[in-house]
Amino acid sequence: MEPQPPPAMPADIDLGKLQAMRVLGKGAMGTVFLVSDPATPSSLFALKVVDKSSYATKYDADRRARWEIAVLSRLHHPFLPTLLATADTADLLAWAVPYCPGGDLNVLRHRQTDRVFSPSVIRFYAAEILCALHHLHQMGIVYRDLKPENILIQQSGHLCLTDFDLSRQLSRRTGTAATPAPVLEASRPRHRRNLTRIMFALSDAGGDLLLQLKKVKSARVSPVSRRKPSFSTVERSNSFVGTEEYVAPEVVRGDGHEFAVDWWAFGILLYEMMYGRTPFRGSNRKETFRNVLTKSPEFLGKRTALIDLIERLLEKDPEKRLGYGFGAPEIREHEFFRGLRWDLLTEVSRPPFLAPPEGERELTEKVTAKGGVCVLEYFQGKKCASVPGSPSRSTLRSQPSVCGREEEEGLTEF
Ligand SMILES: Nc1ncnc2c1ncn2[C@@H]1O[C@H](COP(=O)(O)OP(=O)(O)OP(=O)(O)O)[C@@H](O)[C@H]1O
Repeated sequence: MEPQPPPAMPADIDLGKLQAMRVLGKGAMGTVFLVSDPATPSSLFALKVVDKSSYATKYDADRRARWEIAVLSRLHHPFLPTLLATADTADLLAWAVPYCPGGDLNVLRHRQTDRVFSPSVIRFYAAEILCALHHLHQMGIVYRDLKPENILIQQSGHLCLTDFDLSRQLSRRTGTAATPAPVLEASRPRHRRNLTRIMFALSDAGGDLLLQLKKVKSARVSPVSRRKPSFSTVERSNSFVGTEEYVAPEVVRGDGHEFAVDWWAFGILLYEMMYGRTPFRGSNRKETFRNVLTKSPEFLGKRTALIDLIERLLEKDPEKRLGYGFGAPEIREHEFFRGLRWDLLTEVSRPPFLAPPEGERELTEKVTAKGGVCVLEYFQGKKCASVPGSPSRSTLRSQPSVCGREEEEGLTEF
C-alpha cells in the first residue's frame, strides 16, 4: 500500500490563537492536550507538552522528546501520526499531531463482550498495525513499544500508532541499536509551523495551557495509573525496554533489539486481542520475565490460522520467528490474512468501531477531594466514564455487527 501524503494543517490556522480544550492523556514523559483553533473550530489537534524542568532528571524527557519529534518528522503513512508543529521554549517542548478521537485499543477491547475481539476485527486491526510496522521498519526504525494503549483510533475508525520515544534507529547491516543525535529543526515539511508563539501567547493570555499543565501535574497522575481504565484492574509496568508483558525474550536476556522484537510484541498483541489477557504475565516483573523466557503460550479452543500465526510470532528464538527473515511481507503471506486486499485497506469506509462525533460527547473535568483530576464523560446525556486524568478513555460507538456487514459488503476480501 502506498503511504498517503500527510494531512496538511489548514493554511489559515493561527497557531498563536490555539486553545487548550482538555487533557487527552498523561504519560511518563508529557501531557497531551486537545487543542483547537477558534478560527476553524472543527480542526482539533493533539498537543504533547513536555515540561523540561520537572521531568528532565527522572525521565531524561528532553532527550526522549527530541527523539520522538525527530521520528515523527519522518513519518508519512495513514496509520502513523504526522508531525504538524513544534515548539521549544526554555521550559517546555511541545508538538502537535492529528487528534485521534476514538481512544485506544485497550479501552475498546474492555468494552467488548468478554473483553475480546472477534477474529475478523482482529484481522482488520492486525493488518493495519502490520502496515504501520512495515513502514517503520523500512525506515530502519524499530518501534519497541507495541501494546494496545499505544494504538489509537482515528475519527475514520482506522488505527494510528502513537508514542515513539522508545523507538530506535537500527543499522540495517548489523541490526544493532544506535541513537543518532535527533534533529529537531531539519527537514520540516512545508506545513509545519513553530508553536513557540502559542506558549508565549497562552502565558500572556492568562496561561490557559500552562495553567492546565500545572493542574495536571499537581494531580500526580502516574504513568501507570493513566494506563488503567476505570473499569479495569489491569495495570502494566513500563520499563526502559518497554512494557514488561510485551518484552521479547532476547531483550530480557540483553541480547539485542532487532526488528524481531516488534514481531514478538505483535504476537502478544494478537494473543491479548483474542483471549483478553497477555500470555506471560506473572505476579511481578521477575516472574513475567521468567515466563517470557521459559513458558509456552497456552492456546484454548480449536486450532485456527490465528493461533498458528500467534505461535509463530511468539517463537522465543528471534531468528526462527516469523518476520525475522523478510519482515512484514513474510507475515502478510500467512494463512490468517489470506484473501485480504492490502491495497484497499485504507479504503474501508466502515471499520469495526467509530468514535462518536466530537459534538456528541461532553467532558467535564473536576478536581477530586484528594486533589486529583477526574474526567467525567457523557455520551448523549448519559454519564459513561469517570477516568482519573485521562478523558481519552472515551466511549466508542461500537459496531458489533461488523462481521455480518463485512461479509455483506465483501470486505473480508478487502
Ligand atoms: N493524537 C492523539 N489523539 C488522542 N489522544 C492522544 C494522542 N496522542 C496521545 N494521546 C493520549 O495521550 C496519552 C499519552 O500519550 P503518549 O503515550 O504519547 O505519552 P507518553 O508520555 O510518551 O507516554 P509513555 O508513558 O507511554 O511514554 C496516550 O495514551 C493517549 O491516551
